[in-house]
Formats: sequence, C-alpha cells, structure tokens
Amino acid sequence: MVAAKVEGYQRIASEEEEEIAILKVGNPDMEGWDAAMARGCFVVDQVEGLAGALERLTSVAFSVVTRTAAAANQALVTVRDDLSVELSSEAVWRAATNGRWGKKEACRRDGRAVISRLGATLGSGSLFAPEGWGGLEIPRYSSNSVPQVRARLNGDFGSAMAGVPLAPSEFESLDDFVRTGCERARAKTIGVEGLVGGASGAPLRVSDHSSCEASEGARCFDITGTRISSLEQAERIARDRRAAKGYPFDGGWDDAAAPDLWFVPSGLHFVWPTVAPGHETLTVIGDDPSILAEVTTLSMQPAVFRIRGFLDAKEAKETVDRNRPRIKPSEVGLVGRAGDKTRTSSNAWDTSSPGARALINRAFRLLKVDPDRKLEDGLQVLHYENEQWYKPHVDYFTAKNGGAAADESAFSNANPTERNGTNRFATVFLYLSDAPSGGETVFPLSTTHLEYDGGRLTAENTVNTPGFIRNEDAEWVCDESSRALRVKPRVAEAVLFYSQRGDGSLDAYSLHGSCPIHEGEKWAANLWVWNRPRDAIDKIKSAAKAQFSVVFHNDHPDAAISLHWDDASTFTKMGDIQPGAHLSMNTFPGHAFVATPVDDPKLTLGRWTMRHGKTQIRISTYSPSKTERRPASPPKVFQ
Ligand SMILES: O=C(O)CCC(=O)C(=O)O
Ligand SMILES: [Fe+2]
Repeated sequence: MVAAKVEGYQRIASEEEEEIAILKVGNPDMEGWDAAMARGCFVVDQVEGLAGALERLTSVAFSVVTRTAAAANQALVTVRDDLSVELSSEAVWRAATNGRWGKKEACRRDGRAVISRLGATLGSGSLFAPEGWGGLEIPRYSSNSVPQVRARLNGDFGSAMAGVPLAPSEFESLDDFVRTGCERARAKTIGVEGLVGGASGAPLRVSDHSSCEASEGARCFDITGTRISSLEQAERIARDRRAAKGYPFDGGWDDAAAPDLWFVPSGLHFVWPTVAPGHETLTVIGDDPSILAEVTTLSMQPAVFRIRGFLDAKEAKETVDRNRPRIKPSEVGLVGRAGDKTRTSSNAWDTSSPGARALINRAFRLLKVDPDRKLEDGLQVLHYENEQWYKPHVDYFTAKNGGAAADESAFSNANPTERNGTNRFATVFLYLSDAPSGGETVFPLSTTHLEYDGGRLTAENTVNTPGFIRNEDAEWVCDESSRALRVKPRVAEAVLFYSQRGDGSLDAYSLHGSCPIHEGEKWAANLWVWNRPRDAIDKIKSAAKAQFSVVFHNDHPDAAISLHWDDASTFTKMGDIQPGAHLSMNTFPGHAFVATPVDDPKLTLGRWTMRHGKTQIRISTYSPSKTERRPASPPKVFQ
C-alpha cells in the first residue's frame, strides 16, 4: 500500500542551476491529512530519479505523521502555520532509516519497511511518535563554499550524521587530506552508539594498532570502493555531486550535496559501506576495468551484500566438477570434529588449482585488500543434499568454537583490534548451483534487511553469545514464515559478509548458517580472508592436530634413568624414571628424546625420534650400540 499520493510536481532551477523537483504529497485516505501536506525538495536529475524520489516521499508521509506529533527538528523540518511541513531530503532519509532518532520498531532502516508500517499505522488510525527524536547536531554545508566531501569513518555504516565536511582543495597533499579526514571522522564517530548499522551495535573504537597517518597506511575510498590516489581525484568527486547517485542523500545535503569518502585508518581493511538495504554499487574486480561486479546491500548489521558478476556459470560448474571427486564429510572448528551434528554437509579444499586461484584473487579485488596468500584459507567447496545443513555459527574463531581441542593460546591473539591479532575478516561465499528447495544462507541476527517486519527471530541475548543460537531459533529462522534474512542460492551469485567491523572488532551479528536442503543438492564455496597473516594460528592448528602421547617405560632392573627432550638447541630434562616405572607425556612428530643415566647426562643410553603410532617405548638394557658421549654443542655462528 502506498499511503501517500503525489499531488504536484514542478521543475525549477536552483541558484546553482541544479534541477530541483518540488513534490507535494498527501494522504487522501486519512482524516486531517490534507492539512498535513508535505513538501519535500529533491534534486532530480533524470526522470528515473524521480521514481526514487517518489518512493521516498511515501516515507515523507510517515515523517509528517510522526513529526507533527513530535517536536519539529528545526534543522531538518519546518512546520508551518497551516501545518504543512517542509522536509529536507535528509529528513526523509532519517525518517526512512530512523538511524539515530527513534528506537521504536516502527522505524526501520529502509523505506519499504517504513512504508508497510505506515500502512499499519494509518489503518489503525493511530498516530505514533517515536521517542528520543530531535536534539541532533547536524553538520551544515554551505552552498557557497568550495566543493566538499563528507569524511566518514570506515565501518560507520548506519549513521547519516557522523560525517564531517572536508574540502580537498584546502589541502596541500593527499597525505594531509587523509590524516585530517581520518582524524575528524574518528573524533566524530568513535564511541558513538548506533553508528554501525543498528542502535544496538557497540560503538566503534580505536584499535590498538591503527593510526591516521597515510605513511603508515591510512587511506580513503569513495562509495564505489575506489581508492583515492590524488587530491585531484577527491576534488573531482566533491565537484561531481552526481557521483554519489544512489546514495540516500543524492537529493542534497542541506543546500549542497556532499559525496562520502570513507577513511580507513592504518592496520585496518576497508569494509564496504552498507549505505542502505537495496543500495547498489558497481565495482571492478579484475584486471579488465570494464568488467564490473554489482554489490547490493542486503543488511546493514551484519554487513551483508549480494554480489552479482563475481563468477560465471561456467566457472561455477568447473569448480564443482573439479571438486566432486574430492569431497568428504565436513569438519567444524579449528581442529575439526568430524561427525559434528551442527554441520552435516561435505566439503573439499581447493587451494592451488588455477581456477581456485583466480577466484581467490578476485575476492581480494572485491574486498579492496591487497592479495596475500597468508590472508586466505583457500577455496572450500561445499556440498549439501538430503536435509543436510550447517547450524548458524560465526566464521571467526573464538575460544569456544573450535579451540576446545586446541591450545588455548591459539586465541590469545585472535582479537584483531589488538596488535598482531588475527582472525577471519570477511567471507566471500559463492553459490555454485541453484538449490531447488531450502539451502538458503540465513543470517538470524539481521533486523536491517528489506523483508524484516519487526517480528522476533531469536532469543534476545543471542548476540551476546557469539556463534551460539538455540536449536528452536535456528529452526525458526529457516522457517519460511519467519522474516529472517535468507539468501537463496543462485548459481554464480555470491554473498559477502564481514566477521569484523571497520575497527577490527569481531561482529557477533555475523551469525549465519545454511538451512537444510529439502530437494536436490546445493554446491557452494567459502573464500575466507583474514585481517592479518594467519600463520600463528596455522602453527598451533597443525601442532594441535599432530599432538599425541607417548609412554617411556624403564625396564632396566636396577638403574634409574633420566629422560631429556633434545630440540637441537636445548636439552631439557623431562624427568627421572625409576626402575620398573614409566613416564608419559604429550609430544609431536619429529621431537627427539634421549635417555641418560641419572648421574651422567652426557652419556646417551638411547635416542628416539617421535612419529605417529610409536606410543610405547621400552628402555630395557644398557645398549652399547646406542651409547655415545654427546659432543659439546658447536659454537653458534651468526651471520
Ligand atoms: O552453505 C551456506 O550457505 C553457509 C555455509 C557456511 O556458513 C560455512 O561453510 O561456513
Ligand atoms: Fe560460515
């Protein structure tokens, strides 16, 4: 239902020769509505732009309803004596998104949800004013000033307010521009609640290792993910307001439209700005600049995007064919627990085939992260059939989701906001087949997607237990009558979602899983990218896998012996073993142990190199062949 009707449309030229359409809206079905006529001003540069403006105007109607009941916000809304209301386009966006103004469910981050709500509100004849409106500080951009961009901080997804005006022409160098933009955007954004996509999102923070110095790696991007490489480029973007077409403020930012630039402090990776659900961007993902992928926002929190044009059907088929013979039941977690009921599908790793390498490199291009083999896990191809599923989980590692069998120290640096912290950063998830029924990728914690209508999806505290969800909630979000965000597999499409936010913090909202496949099969693939080299975790992972236990028995009738671990540079005594006694310990393949008399550690009675399967070692008799005196260690040579 469209609750508002456009009553008039007029084209005028503004002082700056921009075409402005003035549209009047009203709702004829509602008593008293005539009086509450709204006038919204939009820059409409093409007729098709008008369609978007009209759509937004239906939200204006909503805004009018709420705003006439609430105090007017002078900066954005003027309520006239005759009760007509003038709204800036930003007010419309605010009304549609309700980013920071209202806490009520009636207002969602997208126009459509608001419109359907509006229907409901009008239907019941009640007016509704969200709490907490007004009192906003609104940056003003003067139409007379030099061209400006709006500096926003990486990961500030939801806010329309935290940006700061910045004129590229006022800077001497790109480095200065980047430093200033980054610092100001930080000052405006850090610690402020509700900027990352939802009122409940934790504020962004300064990561331990990040700085705004361009020389250390701080940089900025425009809304299409293009890295800004010169002041001229930034200036051009500032001049060309229409470069930001599609952005909710394309209708003007007060007097002057200001396109966004996104500032990424050093040590952090660019995260795609979500802008609004349904927002589309085209971006280059390969060497050929004319080949573009389409990035469409599906959810603000977590940040989820649909990617079209990432691969083609032929590549999808080749990837399936290449991996079909290699597929085996999936493991879960860092060390792997085969047979885990939370994941019943099968998978295969495809890390070095040319086909896999091409896809992996493209994922880096999509993410705007420099390709680095240490930042990726390889392509993991998945196969589901016969009701197989993957219960919702997070892709990043926590001490609880895979560390149980591994050394706890594996996670001492799994916090990417800390120096050297590394974890999974983003998932590019490829659909290699359609799924006839079921098999959707579900994001149970999103309430910021277009289909969402305010209903309950999961227990309230689910986001506080990263990676964990009640079974009944997991079932409910896959139920078609729930309004959870479910992405239907379509061959050669992909989704991108982030496990980390723009400040490197792990995002518990990224909870996701695969709904059971009811019919046919589903082929898909994970491409995981880490924020920093993953070797440290790799080492612990392979070590944890390789670990086994060994028992040394002293079968010698009367002599106690000492057992030492010889790791080539140090000789560490593990313990004494009395006659007839034994010593057991955990070890790894390749470790070497040496037995000596207790009173003569230089005399080797036996030496053993560990390998799997060799778990019982008997030290029986003094063996002359094995007895030797170890030479003093050779002097170390440093080069
Ligand atoms: O199959 C899907 O849709 C999701 C799979 C997934 O989340 C994973 O493999 O980590
Ligand atoms: Fe996953």
